[in-house]
Amino acid sequence: MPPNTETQAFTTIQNGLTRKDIEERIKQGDALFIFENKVYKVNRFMNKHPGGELAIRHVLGKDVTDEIRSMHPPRVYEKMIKHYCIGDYIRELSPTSITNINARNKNNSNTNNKEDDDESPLQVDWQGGMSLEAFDTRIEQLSAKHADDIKTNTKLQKDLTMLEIRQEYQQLEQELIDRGMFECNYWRYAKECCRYVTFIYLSLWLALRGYDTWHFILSAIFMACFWHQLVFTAHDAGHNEITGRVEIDHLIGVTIANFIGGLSLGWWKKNHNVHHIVTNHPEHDPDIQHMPFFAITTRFFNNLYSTYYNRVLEFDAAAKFFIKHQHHLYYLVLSFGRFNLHRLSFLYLFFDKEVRNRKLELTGITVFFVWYSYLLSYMPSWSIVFAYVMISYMLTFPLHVQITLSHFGMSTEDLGPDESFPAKQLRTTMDVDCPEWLDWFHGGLQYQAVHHLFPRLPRHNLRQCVPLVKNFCKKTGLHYYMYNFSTGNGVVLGSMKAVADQVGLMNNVAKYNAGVWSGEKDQQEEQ
Ligand code: HEM
Repeated sequence: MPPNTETQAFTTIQNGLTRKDIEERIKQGDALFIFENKVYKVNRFMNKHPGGELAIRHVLGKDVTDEIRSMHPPRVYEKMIKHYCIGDYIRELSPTSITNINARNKNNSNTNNKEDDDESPLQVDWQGGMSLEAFDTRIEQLSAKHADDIKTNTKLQKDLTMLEIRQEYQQLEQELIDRGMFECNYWRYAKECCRYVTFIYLSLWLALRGYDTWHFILSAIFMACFWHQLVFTAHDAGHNEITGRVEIDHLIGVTIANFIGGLSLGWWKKNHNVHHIVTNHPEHDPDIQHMPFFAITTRFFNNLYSTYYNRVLEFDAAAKFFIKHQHHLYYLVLSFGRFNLHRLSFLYLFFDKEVRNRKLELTGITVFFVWYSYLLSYMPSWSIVFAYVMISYMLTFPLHVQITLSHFGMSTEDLGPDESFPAKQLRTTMDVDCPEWLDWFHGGLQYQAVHHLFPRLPRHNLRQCVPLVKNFCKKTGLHYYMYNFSTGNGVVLGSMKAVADQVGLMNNVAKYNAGVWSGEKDQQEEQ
């Protein structure tokens, strides 16, 4: 625990700080944020913060009561944080009345949460050869429905203030605690381990004992299944959800991610923690920054500066080409996702200054390449080696689809500091529903909106929390976006197509201005 070195310069504890004071002090270089009506200063702590420096930088000057409560175990916000308090926060405007929420909710509840009723007519038919035009029309229908949902949501959100939503959110958290939802059920991990062992056993057995091509192909498929499933436990470890102790969970995570999967857990944690704080913000959230391949908003056409990568995300010729076709290339590009994760892991481990356990992580990835190469040495020919690598890597793509599905079709606006944390998470994240027997395939993490509301909630309990979150949404008037898998895909492809169409339009305008595009220009001249 770092000693309290942050309070020395503070002189106005008794008077407290207003928003204006806070802004003034931030301009002078103080790193301040507000938590439960107190102001905290973390200049010297920021670069030691277990959740990463950037996670804190993004919230400076803001009231992050909900963010802090949702991201940390109670020991952090009940004990550790006290050392950094420098005074009271003086709210200049009294909040609007918190009474009668229920009366308003009654009105709102009739217009919300219709997701169960009206999906079927819009479902995407993935079977049968669909022409590109029919495919495009279908996804346009889906995104039109989704756009209506967004309009309803924005209208209703204005009804409650941040403080009113916070109150309901804290009640929901208490209800989850009372129902034991934050308790980790280790039996679920025992079951998952059996699945992991089965997959890796079959994969190794077929690779080491196999002699026919199909043995090796099947081995690669089982390897992909193994990696695909393991990621869910690495995710829990990254969130410290398994034992609740950072060091132990970090070790579990490094073993899975680095030693078994060849990817950096540290990279993932840095990336993911920022993602949870600034979800779907085009300039800040690395999870939606995939230039030149994807742009989920036209804001990426402006050569946006990424605060995560510290560079401009150029909208160059390659980006124009890929983005124009992004809704058709979506699955193909995602099937190369695992290769990209190697690239990002190496960039992080070699060039990032903040890396903890750099040697351990590098050792882990080296061990991965040794055992994986050894396995490949059993392949009878180079063409089978190539096929093995491609199949085992590319078949993990459902995971990449699942990850992007939760956010790519959702709002990317920045509604400012007055938007409450739960409102932002529900606006930027969608849940993807599936039958309960399929939970194992999606790891339970298909309920991303619930996960974003409570990142420390064990993923095995997310499904059980859905009704409670729906109830919370009814009370607050917030919209809960939940689609089934095919509709969710349609919504994402529809919004990607909308952005892709804008590239097409831009190209036509450019050609028209340059006089190259003769078709319509000629027609206009004739008229
Ligand atoms: C003095 C203030 C703070 C202290 C002492 C603190 C401390 C910690 C600690 C000990 C952890 C590891 C959590 C664990 O044990 O499970 C953590 C994680 C984290 N912190 Fe903070 N933190 C502070 C402020 C903040 C702020 C202002 C933010 C941004 C809103 C933030 C965002 C995060 C995130 C995103 C994680 C990772 C959570 C996860 O793994 O799910 N922290 N912090």
